[in-house]
Amino acid sequence: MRYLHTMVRVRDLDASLRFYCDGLGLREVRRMDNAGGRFTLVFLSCDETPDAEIELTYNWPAADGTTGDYGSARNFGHLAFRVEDIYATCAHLQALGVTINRPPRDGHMAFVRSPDRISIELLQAGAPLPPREPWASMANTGSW
Ligand SMILES: C[C@@H](O)C(=O)SC[C@H](NC(=O)CC[C@H](N)C(=O)O)C(=O)NCC(=O)O
Ligand code: NI
Repeated sequence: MRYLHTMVRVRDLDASLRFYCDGLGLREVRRMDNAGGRFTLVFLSCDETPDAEIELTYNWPAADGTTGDYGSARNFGHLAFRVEDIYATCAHLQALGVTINRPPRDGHMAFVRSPDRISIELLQAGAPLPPREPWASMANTGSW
């Protein structure tokens, strides 16, 4: 099986492209307008992981100008990116007007939000990541 993409619905495509592309450095690799369905899909990817894309779905306003309400979707956690310099990345995002919700005090992890309030985790390259096998550090209690 192959991981392809994560789709997020966005309310403002231009603001989202400024955030994900100008801010985080992702590149638009293709887009599709669907006039019948009244939506646009824009696929973004990163240099180091070009196959793991983010699919932005922009539903056009209805003929009467109304737009859908996507609620808060608190079940969705975050999108995580490894960055080469977490301080420089946060300074760049802040210069673009992005709030650094959790500043990188420890030089390891920071959180910001997209224009649609999707939580974005930034992790410093080379910083310790959670163990891939969390059970590796657990005492084997023998009870599974
Ligand atoms: C191209 C492929 O990666 C897709 O995800 S297309 C899936 C399709 N998307 C839409 O119809 C977009 C507009 C729709 N109004 C929406 O907001 O999703 C689709 O089946 N979407 C339904 C879904 O739950 O993703
Ligand atoms: Ni999709």
